[in-house]
Amino acid sequence: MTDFTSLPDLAVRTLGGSVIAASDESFAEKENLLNPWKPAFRPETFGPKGQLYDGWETARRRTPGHDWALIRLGLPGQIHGIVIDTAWFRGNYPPHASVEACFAGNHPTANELEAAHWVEVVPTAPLGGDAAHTFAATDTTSVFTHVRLNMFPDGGIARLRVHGRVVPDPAYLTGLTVDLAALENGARVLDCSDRFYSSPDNMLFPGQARTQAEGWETARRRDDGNDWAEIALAAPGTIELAELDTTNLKFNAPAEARLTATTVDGGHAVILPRTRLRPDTRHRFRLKTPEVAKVRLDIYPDGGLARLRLWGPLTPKAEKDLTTNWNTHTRK
Ligand SMILES: NC(=O)NC(NC(N)=O)C(=O)[O-]
Repeated sequence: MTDFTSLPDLAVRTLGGSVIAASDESFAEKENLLNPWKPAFRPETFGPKGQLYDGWETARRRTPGHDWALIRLGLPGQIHGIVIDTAWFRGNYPPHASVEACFAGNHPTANELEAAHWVEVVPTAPLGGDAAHTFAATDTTSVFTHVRLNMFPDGGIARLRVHGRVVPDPAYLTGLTVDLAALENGARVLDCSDRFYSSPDNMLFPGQARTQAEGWETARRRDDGNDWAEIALAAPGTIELAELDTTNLKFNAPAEARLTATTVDGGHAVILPRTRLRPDTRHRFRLKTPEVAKVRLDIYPDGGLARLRLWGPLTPKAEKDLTTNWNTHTRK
């Protein structure tokens, strides 16, 4: 089984995920489920409602039934696996949980989602306390927009991670100039030299990096090599503007960077020659490229980047392929 946890978390708050409803959140807020950071805990920190938890925690049920939370994914996509993390919930974790998923367009309300076609992607499974449980999804081809986390009967879950591949809605890409390297458009990191401090996926996140941790940062190199990352574009396109952003990298920005493209016919072309970079700076370069499918970013010698943006239109064939893929895998 491939390690699905290296795929982006489609539900994380920083990609736009939202917990839109829950049966109960008496002890701790449902929104905590999607926090991007590792669950934190301070023992003996009691508020007016009990011990404070960095997770979702319901009351002890005194009636039949079970608790649930409804989550809108930040990005539509194919779910490869799910992590249900009961970190710090030791005497109050739910003994069982399951996850369902559905596809729904037009920004539905929680009530409207009841009528959607729900598919069980993680059948009911036992949970332990204070542990991250990983489950391969039972449907990895359908595109989903929402998930429902069920816990039986009640208790606390710190995090829900929904790892998968982004499948973009072509309506927001075709005929437009788009960021071909944006995760939200379906771009992804294929490989990299180093992810010591943070993942290169971070370079492809929306918006600006608020801190160094929200970008890609590598360890200090002690050899003659250089760090690199290889990115599959959202779909093949021609790149007209590249943005290499070193914001927040003040004493660890790379000295130089280069971009090499893999073209749609498998050739290679340097599209940005080795170019000087400055710390804490958004650099922009106008480019003229052939039809590109993948890009390799080399940074010299190490450091990282806050963001990488590659703006341009899709090729006519990519527009058609994206539309076919979307229509094949979405259930209207
Ligand atoms: N000490 C606890 O954690 N108790 C409980 N939960 C909170 N948040 O206080 C409980 O009853 O499940």
